[in-house]
Formats: sequence, structure tokens, C-alpha cells
Amino acid sequence: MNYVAAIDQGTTSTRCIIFNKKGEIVSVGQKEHEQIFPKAGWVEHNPEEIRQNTLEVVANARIKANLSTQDIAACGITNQRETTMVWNRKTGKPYYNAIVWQDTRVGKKVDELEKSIGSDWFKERTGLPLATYFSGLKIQWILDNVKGVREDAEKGEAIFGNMDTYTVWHLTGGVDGGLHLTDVTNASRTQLMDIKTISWDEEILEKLNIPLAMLPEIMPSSKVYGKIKSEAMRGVPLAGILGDQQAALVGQTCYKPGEAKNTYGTGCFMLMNTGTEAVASKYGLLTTVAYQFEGQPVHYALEGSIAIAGALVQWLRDNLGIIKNSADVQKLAEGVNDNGGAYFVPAFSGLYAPYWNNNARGLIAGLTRFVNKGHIARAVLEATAYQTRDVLEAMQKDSDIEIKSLRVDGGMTVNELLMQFQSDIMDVEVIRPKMIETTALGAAYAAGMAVGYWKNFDDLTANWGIDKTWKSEMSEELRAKNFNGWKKAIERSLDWED
Ligand SMILES: Nc1ncnc2c1ncn2[C@@H]1O[C@H](COP(=O)(O)OP(=O)(O)O)[C@@H](O)[C@H]1O
Ligand SMILES: O=P(O)(O)OC[C@H](O)CO
Repeated sequence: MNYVAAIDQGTTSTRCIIFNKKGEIVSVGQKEHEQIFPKAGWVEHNPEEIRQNTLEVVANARIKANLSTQDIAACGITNQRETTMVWNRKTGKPYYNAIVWQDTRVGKKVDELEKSIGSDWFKERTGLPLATYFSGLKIQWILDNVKGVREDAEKGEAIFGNMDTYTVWHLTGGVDGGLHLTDVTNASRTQLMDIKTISWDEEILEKLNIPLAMLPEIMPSSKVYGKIKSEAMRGVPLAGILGDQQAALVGQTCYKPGEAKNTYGTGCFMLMNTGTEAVASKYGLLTTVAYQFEGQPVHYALEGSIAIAGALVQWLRDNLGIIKNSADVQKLAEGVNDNGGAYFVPAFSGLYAPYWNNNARGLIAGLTRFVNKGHIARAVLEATAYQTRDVLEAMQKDSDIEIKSLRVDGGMTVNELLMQFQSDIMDVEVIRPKMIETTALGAAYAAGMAVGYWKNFDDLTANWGIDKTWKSEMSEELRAKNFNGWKKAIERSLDWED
């Protein structure tokens, strides 16, 4: 039993990574899936495609490393959070595509609930403000708009799950007794869980008209839940589940209160461990569960969620065709000295933290005839850095902790121009660890700890090491001028939709 595996079911792709005891990658299987945009603001995934990709990448990772299932001590799961599925437990058939976290179709509902109940009512109970982002209203949309689901849900036949729950259910037998469960971190993103009692909130379920019978059982993030039955990893204990951003926090070994990380993927998410206390945010952050290891108390985090980060680079590639690969954005941006006065606010799904403005929409501001595609590429990268500074400021105010250095990870952190600008615009040291696949690593840690492959948090912390550090090289005056331009652009994007 020399290895631990992790399945990372992300927004753009599904990966399976096999790690050794030092937390090093032994093998990777990866496959992208289709992004479906049926209407403006709607984003869906095909669950069947994801299910098949999962089995394929698991088999690939194992076969590439020439390992048998006996070599794998445990498997963990991490996933894009909030993305919502409802399927039939007798047939395994989904009633509708997975509604992705970025989808804004429930915008009107959010406005209605804001008027009738108020965002604070939800925030006090769940740690989350009213927004299109979370699962609860997405479940309600499926119940109200897809024929027959409500009836089946009342009978306990139509069941809900985020991608963790859907994956676990299939891996542990599906229609033949698949486990219907989730972990505390994923449950904390549904807006249906009481953040203090860690149980489904029946008053919220009543207000949203969601039957309790369709919800999964809430479990710790690190625990042996059962054994995998699918051939690709038959017999391996399934022993860890974490939402992907919480997994990155665990992978970055941020186990002490005050320790924080920022993950740059499709979106960008900064989480700070706040220990066993659920700190309520006054400055636009979420209160969320960080992790729970079996037999230990729940640990909480403050989170600043940014919906669009790497997704903007993809938009440049897929919608405008200015670049061929995501990596080309750096070369294009390096061809110019600065943004030429252009600012890009990527409010494609409204704006998340710290603004929570569902009706914001994207814009490029400050254009003149001087601006060329190099400046736009720079504005695209800078948008992620500016949004991160907004979140960092909120984090410092909410936690009363001055953040002097920030641990980063995720696909975008290979972009060194972005990392330098990030440090410049925040005047904070940016630290990239040797391992930037921290999401999968966190899920592997959760699973490995549950079966005793790693014995304690010190074992995990010992695996962490620095690859590169960036320090600010920007003058105070220029930093202030640049950030002021960003704030003006943000003002203009707010409440664009009526
Ligand atoms: N060199 C690069 N510069 C900027 N962005 C990049 C670069 N390489 C990849 N990305 C972006 O990073 C994202 C992929 O990161 P990843 O951590 O795999 O995301 P996710 O887990 O959300 O699928 C994509 O949105 C892609 O556009
Ligand atoms: O798939 P990622 O890495 O973009 O993460 C998505 C988040 O979990 C959404 O909350």
C-alpha cells in the first residue's frame, strides 16, 4: 500500500492523481468535458459525460503508473462545489443536466427572496448571502421546472447531490446500493445547512419547498465511507471528500487559524482558516466549513470567492480567438509595458466577493485607439489580481490579521507575469509551493489520514516546500493609481442588468 489516489472533478476537467507519501505526483489521468451554454447566463455539464470521464481517468492514472488496486491505500474525492444534480436512485438517470455553480438562471428568485426574506436571514444561518451561486435555488429550479421530479423527490426516489455525492454514489454501486452522502464542506455550500449545528436547516427547506428526503447524509471530510465497487479501483477504501477550495487549503497545509491560501483556476478562491470558530463576515466574505477530520471538531474558514479568473483567459481563447492556448496570454501581455489604461471587469456571472452584485455584467473600460490586444491580454490577467486585492482587503478587515504573505496554487500560477503583478498590486509576498496541484493533494491527505497512511498533521506539513516567492516591485504611487482605475471600472459594472 504505497500510494493514495485522489479524484478531482473540476469545472473544466476531471483528473485522477496518484501520490506517494511525500505528497509527490506519481501519475495523472485527465479529461476535459464540454461546457454547455444553452442561454445567456446558463452553464451546464452533461453528468453522463463526467461519470464516464471519471472512470476513464481513474483507470488511466493507475495503469500509467503500472499499479494494481492493491497498491492504493485509499482514494479521496474533491470537486467543483455547488454544481447541482438531481437523479433517480432506482434508474440512476439524471432528471436534468448538472447546473454549474456559475449559472445565473435563478437571478430573479434571488431578487424576490431578497425583498421577501432578506439576504441576512440566510447569511446568519448558513454563512452565505443570497446569490445565484449556491445549490439550494438550483435544486428548487429543477423541482419547479422539470416534470415529475417533485413527485419523485417526495417519495425519496429523486435525490440531490453535488458532484462529490454523484461520484460517490456511482463509485459505490449506483443503483445497487450506492452511498448517498456528502461531506461537511460541500454541504456548507448548498445554503441549506445550518453552519453551526452542521445539519440540514428544516426552516430553509420549508421556505424553498425542498423535500428533506432528497438530501444526502452529511459526513466528516476524512473518514472511511465504504469501498469502491467500480472496476477501475475495486476494493479501494473511499476515505475523503472535500470541496475543491477546502481541499486546496488542506493541501497547502493551512491548519492553523490565520493561515490562508489563494487558488487560481476557472475562478479564484481565497480561504483563511479561522479554527473552530465560525466567524461572521462584515465585509462581503463567506463563512464556510474548512474541513472536519473524523473524531475532531469542525474547522471553519472565511472565503473570498471570485467567479471568473482563468475562465477569462479561456474566453479570450474561445470567444475572441486572440490566443490559441491559455499559456499564450503571458507572451501577448509581455509585449506591452502596462494595460494602456484598459481595465477588464469580468462580471460574467455577476460579481461575487466582496460585492455580491448579481446584476453586475462584464465590461472593458478605459479604451482609446492606443489600446491593442497586448493591453487587453494584460487587462485580462490584471483582472484576477485586482479581484484578489479586493478579497484580501476584506479578509484583513474581517479577521483583523494583516496578511504579509499569501500561499498560491492552481493552473494560473504558472503565469509569472500575473504572480509578479499580484504581489505588486497588493504589496504582499506571493509564495508558490513546489506542488501546485494542492486540490487533489488535499483530498489525498484527507483519505490517507483516514486509513493511517499519514499519521498526523505534522506528516503533512513536512511535505510542503517553496518553489518561488515574488515581492512587490511597484511604487506606492503607481499602485494607488492603478487600483483607483480598477475601482472606477467596478463602479460602472454594478447593477448593469435591470
Ligand atoms: N499560462 C497561463 N496563464 C494564465 N492562465 C492560465 C495559464 N494556464 C492555464 N490557465 C488557466 O487556468 C485555468 C485552469 O486551471 P485549473 O487549476 O486546472 O482550473 P480548474 O480546476 O478550475 O479546472 C484555466 O482557466 C486556464 O485558462
Ligand atoms: O473547479 P474550480 O477549481 O474552478 O472550482 C470551482 C469552485 O469550487 C466553485 O465554488
